[in-house]
Amino acid sequence: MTAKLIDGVAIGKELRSEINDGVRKLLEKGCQPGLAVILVGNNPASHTYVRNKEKSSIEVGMKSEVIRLPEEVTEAELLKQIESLNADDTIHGILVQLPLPKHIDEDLVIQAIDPKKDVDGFHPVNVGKMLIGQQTFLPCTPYGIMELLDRSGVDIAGKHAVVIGRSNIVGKPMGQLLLQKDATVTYCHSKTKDLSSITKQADVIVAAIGKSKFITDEHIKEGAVVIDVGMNRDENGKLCGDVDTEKAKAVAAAITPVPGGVGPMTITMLLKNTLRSAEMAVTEGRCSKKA
Ligand SMILES: Nc1nc2c(c(=O)[nH]1)N[C@@H](CN(C=O)c1ccc(C(=O)N[C@@H](CCC(=O)O)C(=O)O)cc1)CN2
Ligand SMILES: [Mg+2]
Repeated sequence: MTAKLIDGVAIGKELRSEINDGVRKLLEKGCQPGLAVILVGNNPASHTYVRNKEKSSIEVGMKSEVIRLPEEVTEAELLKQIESLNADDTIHGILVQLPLPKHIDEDLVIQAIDPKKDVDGFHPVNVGKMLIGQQTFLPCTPYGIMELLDRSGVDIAGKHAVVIGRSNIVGKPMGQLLLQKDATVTYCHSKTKDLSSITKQADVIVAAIGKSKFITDEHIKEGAVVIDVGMNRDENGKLCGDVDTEKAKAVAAAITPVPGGVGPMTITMLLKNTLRSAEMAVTEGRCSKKA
């Protein structure tokens, strides 16, 4: 078997065109969706992601505001920035790029964002709503994976999905979203014993481990769908995932590549959440005239 590649760039493009349609409808009503991104410090990867978020939001017609703060910024100054964005009616989505420097309490910062503008879906109020199946902002990476599966015709109901990884932003919400689509979900993590005996039972594997090419054909059942969330550098400094794609392709039915799979969907879903936030603001009369 040679696995079909699930193309996150193409699916993302299709979705961004739909988002652009939604933005145009809001512009006709006098509201331009606005996304504010706060970036603290000098992490080069974070700078790249934030530039991409800025560029992508402008491309779909949104207002983009990027606030770059120095590494030494105090927690109090950062919280003040968030407060001001919470009160700004031209901003519908607020995102603080992670990771933050060690002296800043990430949880405190996330909790300072108005849940109605938390387009990352990280605020405990939104995490709680997601858990009980209420409409809310879903965290962008797992939300993007659900879209990839849906738009690739992968039916989840009744399937055994194995999620490897238990981070708050990927692994944990991923399992919950799969459960809501009636999958039977197993979580695996760094303390799991005999990992391959569990992953070999999976119809769908989501690998979010953070170890280069860790998942091979030895872990995969013939015909499984493999979603690779990893973003690592291999021995030659080349970007690679948590899955050894070449080996996995021989047994999997479908697989996401790295790059070009899950990654591009993360920013796409951020735009979708921001659009939704602006739509709600219009309904509730909270959107200022076009910025
Ligand atoms: N506040 C947040 N911080 C972080 C998040 C997040 O969702 N919200 N996620 C990651 C980083 N991230 C977005 O912020 C992100 C990572 C990767 C990609 C992506 O498109 N990757 C490409 C490859 C890019 C490359 O060549 O380096 C791909 O996989 O094709 C987008 C967004 C941590 N922080
Ligand atoms: Mg910290």
